[in-house]
Amino acid sequence: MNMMEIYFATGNSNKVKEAEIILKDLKGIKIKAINLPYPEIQGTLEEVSEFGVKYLYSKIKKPVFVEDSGFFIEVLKGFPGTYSRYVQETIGNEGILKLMEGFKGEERRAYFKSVVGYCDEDGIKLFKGIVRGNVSHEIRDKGHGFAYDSIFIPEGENRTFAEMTREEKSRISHRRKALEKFKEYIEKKLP
Ligand SMILES: O=c1nc[nH]c2c1ncn2[C@H]1C[C@H](O)[C@@H](COP(=O)(O)OP(=O)(O)OP(=O)(O)O)O1
Ligand SMILES: [Mg+2]
Repeated sequence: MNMMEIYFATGNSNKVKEAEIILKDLKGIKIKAINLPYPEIQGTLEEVSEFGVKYLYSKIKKPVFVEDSGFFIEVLKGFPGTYSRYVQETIGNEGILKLMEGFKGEERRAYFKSVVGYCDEDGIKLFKGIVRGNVSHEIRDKGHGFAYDSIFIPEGENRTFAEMTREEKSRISHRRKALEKFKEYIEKKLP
């Protein structure tokens, strides 16, 4: 059977590794990661994904998806949210923990959100995933994960995402939930 090729446009190799784990048993489809840049407008994750994938499809005219994601802390009114990448590169996890000093228990609730934007000749589709949890009191890392993983403890767990293996994280992550919906949609489209 000839494989349908779908591009995953991202500059983040950690997202690629996790998408490969999550989509490994996708039948009849080959996912090809490409680092094709696209303008990341200021807006919600949905708006960034929709604008980005529309832009890329207009350039390459081939089935393609992007994923915009972020880390949202409730007591900080959703900060860093859509600024997650910039905040990670500036104040980082130490800076976030400083902002969280004095908050305890439920006040440390946070979530990751992922919005996958897919486009082909039939138009654009968005697939979303959220994983809820808490901001840890300290940075806890076992060398796995990336960015905010070392300060996020998912609900029902006592380890941070960065203390889990990539496989364990990818069983419950926001990326898993969004890409599972994408997988279900795309498998239905196959001839
Ligand atoms: O699973 C995750 N574990 C930890 N941190 C995460 C995760 N998922 C997103 N994040 C944070 C870090 C990243 O810097 C930002 C996403 O920003 P975002 O624009 O979607 O990613 P990016 O610029 O690194 O790659 P891309 O080329 O796909 O836009 O949110
Ligand atoms: Mg980005």
